Amino acid sequence: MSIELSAIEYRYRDATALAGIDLTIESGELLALLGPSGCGKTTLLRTIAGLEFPDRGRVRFEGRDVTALGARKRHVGFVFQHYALFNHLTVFENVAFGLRVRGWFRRPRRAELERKVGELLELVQLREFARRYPAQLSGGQRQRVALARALAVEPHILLLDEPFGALDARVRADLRRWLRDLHDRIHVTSVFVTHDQEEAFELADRIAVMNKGRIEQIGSSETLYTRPASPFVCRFLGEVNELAAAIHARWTGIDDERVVAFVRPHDLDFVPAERGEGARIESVRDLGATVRIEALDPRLARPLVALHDRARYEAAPLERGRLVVPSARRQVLFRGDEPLADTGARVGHVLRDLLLTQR
Ligand SMILES: Nc1ncnc2c1ncn2[C@@H]1O[C@H](COP(=O)(O)OP(=O)(O)OP(=O)(O)O)[C@@H](O)[C@H]1O
Repeated sequence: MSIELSAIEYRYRDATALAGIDLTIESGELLALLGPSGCGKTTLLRTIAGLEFPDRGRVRFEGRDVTALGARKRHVGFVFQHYALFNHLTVFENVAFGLRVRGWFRRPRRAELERKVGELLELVQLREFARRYPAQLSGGQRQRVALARALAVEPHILLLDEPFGALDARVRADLRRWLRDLHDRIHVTSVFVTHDQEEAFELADRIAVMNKGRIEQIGSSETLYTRPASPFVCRFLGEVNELAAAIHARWTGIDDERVVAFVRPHDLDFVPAERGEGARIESVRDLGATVRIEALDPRLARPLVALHDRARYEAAPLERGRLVVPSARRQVLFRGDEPLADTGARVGHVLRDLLLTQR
C-alpha cells in the first residue's frame, strides 16, 4: 500500500515540527527517515500512524484520503522504542493482544487465535518462548515480540520508531538483517525512524534525510553518498573533511569562486612528502580494518582525517611527525548551499591544488 504525504505541516505550541513535507512511499518499499534529534522524524511517523493530525496537508494511503482517520482505522502496525510490552502477560498473550483489540466482528475465535499467534511467533522465531514473560527475554527478543504484536493486525503499513535504539551493536546488526528479510517476505510498506546513518543505509531502499521539519534529500544510499544535495546532507552522512577552497578558471572554465570541498576520510590519501613541506601527521590510530590518520596542514585550523585500509597501511606505514601531501580520490563541491555539478573531473583529483588556493 503506497503512502502519499502532501504539504504536511505540524506545530506544537512553541515549535514547528513539520514545515511542509511532500513524500511518496511506494507500495512494498522500505523507507528510512534519517536526521538529527528534533528534526521531526517521530512527528512525521506519528502523523502517518494517525496518532497526530497535521495542521495542514493530506495523508493518503493508496490514493485514499486518511487524514482525518485515527490510528485504529488506518490498520497500521507500529513499534515504538518506548512502546513497552505488557510485563504481566506472556509472550503469547502479548501477541494475542494485537488480535483481541480488534473490533468485535474481526476478532478471531480461540482456535484461530492460537493458530495465528503461533504463526506470528514462528515468523519472529520465538515459538519456544511463548510462555515466557518479557522480563525473561533479551532486549532483541523483546523487540521481536513487539514486532509480532504489531504484525498481528495484518497491517499493510509497518511503522518503526528507532526499533533497535536500545540494543547493543551485535544484536542491532542481526535484527536489521532479520527485519529486512521479514519486510521482503510479508510484502508490507515499511517506514522506520533512525538517527543512525549506517542503519538507514543497510536496511532501507530509500532514505529521506530530514532537517528542521523538512526533507533535505530523498534517494538511495548511493545517490545520497555520491550526489548529496546540500552540505547538511554531506555532513550528516558521517565524518567528512570540509575545506574552504577556491577553484580557478584554468581548471574548470568557471572563474575564481569560493567553494567548499567535502572529502570523506576514506577518499583521502596521505602520500609521504618529497620536499620538506606538507601536512604533519599528528596521530595514527589502528581501528582494525582501517587505520585512522590525522594530519595538520599549516594553513588549516583543524587536522585532515584519512582512513587508510589495513593492507595499504601495512605496505606504507606512516608515523607521527611525518610530512605528507594530502590527495583526494573523490570530492564533492558546493558553492554556498548549491552543489557544483560535475566538477569532480574538471577540478582534478589532487586536493593539494585546492589546499594551495585556500584563503
Ligand atoms: N509534545 C511536544 N510538545 C512540544 N514540542 C514537541 C513535542 N514533541 C516534539 N516536540 C518538538 O518538535 C520537534 C520535532 O520533534 P520530533 O520528536 O518529531 O523529532 P525527532 O526527529 O523524532 O527527534 P529525536 O530523534 O530526538 O526523537 C522538536 O523540536 C521537538 O522539541
